[in-house]
Amino acid sequence: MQIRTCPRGPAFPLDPGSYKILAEIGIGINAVVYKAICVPLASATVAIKSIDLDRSHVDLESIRHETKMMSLLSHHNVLNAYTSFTVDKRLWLVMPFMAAGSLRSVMSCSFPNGLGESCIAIVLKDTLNALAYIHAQGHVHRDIKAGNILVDSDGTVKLADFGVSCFDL
Ligand SMILES: Nc1ncnc2c1ncn2[C@@H]1O[C@H](COP(=O)(O)OP(=O)(O)OP(=O)(O)O)[C@@H](O)[C@H]1O
Repeated sequence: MQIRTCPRGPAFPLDPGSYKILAEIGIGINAVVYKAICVPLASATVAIKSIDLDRSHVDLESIRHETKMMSLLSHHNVLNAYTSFTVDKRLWLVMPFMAAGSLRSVMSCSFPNGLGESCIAIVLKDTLNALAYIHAQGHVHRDIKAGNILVDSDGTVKLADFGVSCFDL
């Protein structure tokens, strides 16, 4: 499965040798997420979600769906994919690196007593902007949670993880 996704930006290479893994930054149910650099693109920092295609409970259709969704949606508050390709029995999804990680980890590390009202207002506004956009495209996310809201170093908020989203019929 090879999908070149970011038609407006630079062409991200489709071979694993072009990427240098720097650190593991997250583990999901069926994937490991790495911080990496893309060497041919001036060592641009990226996140690579490496999905195990062999794990019995991984539904190939939902992986295809997540990849397609991430390639078709284009909004400041929606995490898109630069590109994706298979590496042995894993699918690598190359995407923007969100330096502060998920809202869940931001809250547990830095705000154990909860976010302040102004922070909540900003995160909610950006998340609702993302939702309004994907609803206008005819999709429903169906898994809104702090772990799927990613934050960049400048405070940019992006909604991620379209594995269980669906079309609004
Ligand atoms: N683009 C990214 N930039 C920075 N960190 C990321 C990025 N994508 C994911 N992460 C980190 O990796 C973790 C795991 O992400 P992943 O999407 O695999 O699983 P999850 O959404 O946490 O869990 P689940 O498997 O239930 O969907 C996230 O919680 C987040 O901390």
